[in-house]
Amino acid sequence: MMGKPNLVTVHALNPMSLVAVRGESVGIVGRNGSGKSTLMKLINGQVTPDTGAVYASSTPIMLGVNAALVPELPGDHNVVLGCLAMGLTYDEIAERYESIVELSGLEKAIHLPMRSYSSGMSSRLRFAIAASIDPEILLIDEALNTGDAQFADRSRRRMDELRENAGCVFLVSHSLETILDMCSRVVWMDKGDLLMDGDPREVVTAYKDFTRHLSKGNNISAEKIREEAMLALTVTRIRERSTGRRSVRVQ
Ligand SMILES: Nc1ncnc2c1ncn2[C@@H]1O[C@H](COP(=O)(O)OP(=O)(O)OP(=O)(O)O)[C@@H](O)[C@H]1O
Repeated sequence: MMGKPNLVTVHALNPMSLVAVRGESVGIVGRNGSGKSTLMKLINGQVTPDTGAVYASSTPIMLGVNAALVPELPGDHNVVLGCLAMGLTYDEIAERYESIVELSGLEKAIHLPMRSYSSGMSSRLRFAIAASIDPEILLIDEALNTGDAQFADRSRRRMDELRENAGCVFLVSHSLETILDMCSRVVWMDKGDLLMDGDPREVVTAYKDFTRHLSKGNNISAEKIREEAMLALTVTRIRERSTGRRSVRVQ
């Protein structure tokens, strides 16, 4: 039978307001499908919101996923392509080429076509390319979990440098240890709602409590934690920098 395809509208994010200021490192936690990646894509302009807007003092750069690379070309050609796509000049690429290849850890494989790489190898190359610029607003979506232990160590060092140089960092990770280690503020999302926004330990503890109850099947207790978190949200006052950190779900 012919007919219209079944289209389903998914509201990945409910209305919310979030203000981050220079010097903050904002961690984003939440269950699978809670809207973390969608929020990051909104911030860097990969998707546009149905309503509302995103304001930024400079273009936010998503680390590791946005380089448009060509599988048929060797890694070294893709380094040039990826860097050009990020707006670097040929001189700047030449300056950074060696350190990109070193960070990727691909050694001689850098001359092989990317289609011959394992998924870990191509993620490493994407990360190394993306990490070669120092953005003012940096978005990291699980990029830390890329590659093997040796690469994780190298990428962590580069990430530390990037965080030091960036004005503001957003980090999505399921590793709560990483979040606590790196973030000065944590946002907890669930089913498209922003539930909590504040001190990393406080937010991570509430989130852990919530998931513990859920994994034990205590759905009512988990729901109570969720409701309490939402009720505790306070209104954003964007003009006052000191209170601009608080976020609120728009009614
Ligand atoms: N391209 C898409 N088409 C349809 N639904 C989508 C699409 N991208 C995301 N969604 C839906 O939007 C919701 C939020 O997804 P999102 O990827 O932002 O979650 P997440 O918190 O990053 O999840 P995870 O922790 O699993 O990465 C989910 O219900 C998901 O199914």
